[in-house]
Amino acid sequence: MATAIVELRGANIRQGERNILEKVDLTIAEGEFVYLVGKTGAGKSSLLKTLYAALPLAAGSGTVSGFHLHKIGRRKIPQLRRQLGIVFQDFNLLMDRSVEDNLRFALRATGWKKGADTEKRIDEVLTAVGLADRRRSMPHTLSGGERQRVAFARALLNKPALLIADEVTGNLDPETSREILTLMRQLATENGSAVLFATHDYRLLDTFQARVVRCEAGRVFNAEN
Ligand SMILES: Nc1ncnc2c1ncn2[C@@H]1O[C@H](COP(=O)(O)OP(=O)(O)OP(=O)(O)O)[C@@H](O)[C@H]1O
Repeated sequence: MATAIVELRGANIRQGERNILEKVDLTIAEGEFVYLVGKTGAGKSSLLKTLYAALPLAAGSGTVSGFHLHKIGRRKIPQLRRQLGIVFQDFNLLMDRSVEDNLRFALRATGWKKGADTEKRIDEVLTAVGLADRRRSMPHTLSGGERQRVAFARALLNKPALLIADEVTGNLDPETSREILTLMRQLATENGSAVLFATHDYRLLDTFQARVVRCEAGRVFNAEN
């Protein structure tokens, strides 16, 4: 059996005083692609936040990329996040900076120094997402799908062990959504990254076969596609 990149056991997840998910057991193997589905408000984002240590575990235990979530200290959280690529619905690009400056900013924030390595890595990720020719463009001149590709390129910069995609196709049309999903799986496979792809759009699940995990009524279920 492959090594697990994510392992939650009996995890309880709370937002303020509210229990959002209880007794969550979830295992994701290295390099595995998993769909996380559930209606709006079912707790998908809360589960993802727990994995990148933005929400504490209320009970149970969990590890992500070897970090123990139940006892992770503040100083360790940036180290955990360097192992992850996180992409959101609203792209979170710096709108007053060009595509390459958005990527440089992310590299600096994760410890890369100025230099040829930085520029080479920017070229590599932009080529991978098909946007090498938009390197100097400003985000507002890009379509929604292109912005999401830039956000995805940024998530790939540090060759993450796990990509966390939170409703990344929520602002995109169906065709572009499938393109982004397919690209995400292709590049994750090449990179050896696992992916947890959260969506409320069940229609996306027939894009390709992968394990489906469902959030419903405060619980997490493994389901067949
Ligand atoms: N900061 C917060 N404080 C209190 N409750 C919250 C907070 N954030 C989310 N919630 C509640 O937690 C529940 C789960 O929300 P969550 O965002 O995890 O669901 P979701 O499945 O990701 O939905 P969506 O697809 O709309 O993002 C919701 O009832 C929401 O109102």
